Amino acid sequence: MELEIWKLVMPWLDSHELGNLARTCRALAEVVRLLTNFRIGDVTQGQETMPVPTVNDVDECRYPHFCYTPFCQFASVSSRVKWGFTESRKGKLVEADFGGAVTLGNSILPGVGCKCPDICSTADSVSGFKDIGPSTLEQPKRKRRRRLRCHCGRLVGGQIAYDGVSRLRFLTECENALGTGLLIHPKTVDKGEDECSQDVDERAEVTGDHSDQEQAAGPCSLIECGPACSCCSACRYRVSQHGISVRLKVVRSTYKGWSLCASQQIEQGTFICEYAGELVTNKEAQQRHRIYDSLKSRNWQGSALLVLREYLPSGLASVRVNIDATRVGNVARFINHSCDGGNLLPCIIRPAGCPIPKLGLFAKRTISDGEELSYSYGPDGELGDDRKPCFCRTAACLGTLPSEST
Ligand SMILES: C[S@@+](CC[C@H](N)C(=O)[O-])C[C@H]1O[C@@H](n2cnc3c(N)ncnc32)[C@H](O)[C@@H]1O
Repeated sequence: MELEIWKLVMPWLDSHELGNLARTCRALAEVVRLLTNFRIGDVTQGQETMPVPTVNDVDECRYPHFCYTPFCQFASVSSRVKWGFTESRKGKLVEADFGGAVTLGNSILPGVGCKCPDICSTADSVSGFKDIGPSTLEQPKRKRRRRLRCHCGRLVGGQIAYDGVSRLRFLTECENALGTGLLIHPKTVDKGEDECSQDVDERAEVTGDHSDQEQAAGPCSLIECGPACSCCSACRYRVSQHGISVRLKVVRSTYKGWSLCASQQIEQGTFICEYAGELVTNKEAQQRHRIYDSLKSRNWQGSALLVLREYLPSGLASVRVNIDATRVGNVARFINHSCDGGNLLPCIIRPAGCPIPKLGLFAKRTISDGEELSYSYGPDGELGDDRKPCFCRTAACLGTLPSEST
């Protein structure tokens, strides 16, 4: 029996109390209206330098419900997360403060950062590396060969991230690795693996899994200055640590749910965003994947669980990171799959001293205002009955989304 509380309570209220109730309801309706407009106006809740509005001309869903985080964070235990807030390690809700790169607890890998004062210099060059930065362009005839002061720069033979043309060269290398399916495999969670809680996944070695060994051929990591460096946070080698620097919007589409689109022209090689979300153990990732799988039949679009594998130089083991942006994530959770590889390039980023690799997304080519951003979720796995239809509408479309269980 449905209990209609108002019939029980309201007849007992006098006119003064009824008036108060009406005023309270009107005030609450106004708060709800303001909060809704705030959420529609900026899905980042003010946590990025630029607002990312939602646009929906398709259905009644006004905004996506999730908790925004600009950087990866450890998984929250609570199933309910307040908007713009995160959970402290003691279980209290605290205002989100994601001022820097991810560190594993308080631990930073020691001795790997640079000791540059304030901002690392690109003016120097090392033997064997052509400095193509602005200072060399000004003096094209004289090739300068001085020892690079920045330790992070020396580690990678001068090819530190975002150094003029070397950035595009690096992105091309990443693209070649991706073209052979070697770099990352987003959304590939091993559902039934028992021994799954190791961060370093030695499956390839243990089981002789050849597909994993093949992937070891092409890991590309972008080195940045990080928490172990003494340079300041404004250092130009920390591009992925400053959040979003281009105008974006979240647009509702008829068949794919929400999608992330450019709100301005974006130049080739521009850093768009990192893939931020909750860092979860392999076991937790498998459990969540099963839950998301069961919701699939109800036409639910929201699963954004990604598995990143960075292969160690031996090629026999990899560092596996599970990033779940479903409940807690950033704008990357809205990027849809495209069978032709899309217009974004995913690259592994390793800030110096940070034990956990990150996934950064860069513009593969010039992207025009209004264009949807997309990348490939991974190589096509085995065919299965439960595969979701793909609506990327490209000539290369395979008809279904890549398998999520390979
Ligand atoms: C990471 S989310 C992307 C954002 C999602 N569209 C949303 O509304 O939250 C991945 C999910 O988006 C949907 N999706 C992504 N790319 C798609 C495509 N090319 N065709 C159809 N659905 C797609 C699928 O439901 C997939 O599980």
